[in-house]
Amino acid sequence: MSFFSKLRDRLTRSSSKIGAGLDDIVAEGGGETQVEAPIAASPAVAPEPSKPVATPAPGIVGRLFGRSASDEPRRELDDEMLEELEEMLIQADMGVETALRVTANIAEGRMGRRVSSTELKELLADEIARIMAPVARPLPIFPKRPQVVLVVGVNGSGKTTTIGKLASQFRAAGKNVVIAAGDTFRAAAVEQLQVWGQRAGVPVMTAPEGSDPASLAFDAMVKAETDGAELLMIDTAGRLQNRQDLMEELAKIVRVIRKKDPSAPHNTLLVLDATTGQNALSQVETFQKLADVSGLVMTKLDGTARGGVLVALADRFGLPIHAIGVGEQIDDLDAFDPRDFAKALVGLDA
Ligand SMILES: Nc1nc2c(ncn2[C@@H]2O[C@H](COP(=O)(O)OP(=O)(O)OP(=O)(O)O)[C@@H](O)[C@H]2O)c(=O)[nH]1
Repeated sequence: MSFFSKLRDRLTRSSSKIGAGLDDIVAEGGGETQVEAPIAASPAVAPEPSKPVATPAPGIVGRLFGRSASDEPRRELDDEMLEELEEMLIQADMGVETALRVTANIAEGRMGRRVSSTELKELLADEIARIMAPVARPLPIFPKRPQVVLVVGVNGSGKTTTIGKLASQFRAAGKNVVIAAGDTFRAAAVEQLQVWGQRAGVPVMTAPEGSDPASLAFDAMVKAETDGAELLMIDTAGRLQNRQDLMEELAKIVRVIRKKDPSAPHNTLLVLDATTGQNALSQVETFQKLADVSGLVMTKLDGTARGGVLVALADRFGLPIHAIGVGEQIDDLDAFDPRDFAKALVGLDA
């Protein structure tokens, strides 16, 4: 199955919220069917070029009943409709600022036009893809050996799983990868990482239970260097933003890593759980202060109606989004593709 199909199938809770929300908005306005040329509406003076809306392909219902997209119910784009659109986007965790801007861009040059739900989905997908395009960047690979990737996040956000999945992909790409089990306080966490190491075919370095995670990180760097590893991925214990002691511990790990290599960690990945919705924004703020976050991975986009938060994150922080997770299996993580994500999020087919 292609990753887009997987994304499309598993993002359904978010996409049905947004997709069905758009259908409802159009239907609520009376939504009478009326044949009208679809809006090829580029605003007279567009701030940035946005893709003109081409005649959308008929949906499955349209194909079955021979109804073309231009026969779809339409609603006049007015202030009331825009308010409903804003409200729906906020409900979908896109955040107030982002929702307002997206809505304003959709409205630009199109007020008074009659739009169908499919057209609205296309317009929204275009806006989302435009916001997301600059942040869609795979994990950068540096010539430095070992490249140190520190993985941080709150409890249960999916750090260990993400490390396992990434390690497997880098291994498959021929990289010499080592994992360090930095959650030295939880034996179960170390065991879980070892299972992922086995699946990925990557060695996992551990330290005695209860030992200082910063010294494990240092030792792991020495060993990775001696062994000629190209990539060292360091797992860390999950920590809530309000636990000052644990946040200090993280800052110490970073300081000790820098003693060994001032240019390290070369990447600090913050793993975020999509189901936490708007809380992800405050997690980014806190971790950024302590650990100089260089990129994000968003997990658990399957099974949540809060996938819109990724748009808010991209819009607010502009941090690279390296990958997204849509399941618990080793191949349920892939590079972030803004166009695919935008289409899946609003419920459009490829
Ligand atoms: N559905 C789904 N579950 C996921 C995904 N990523 C991780 N999980 C699950 O989330 C749970 C927590 O994942 P972990 O990788 O253990 O999270 P962690 O951040 O290492 O946890 P701590 O070490 O306790 O902080 C596990 O049950 C994973 O299988 C995902 O993309 N989708």
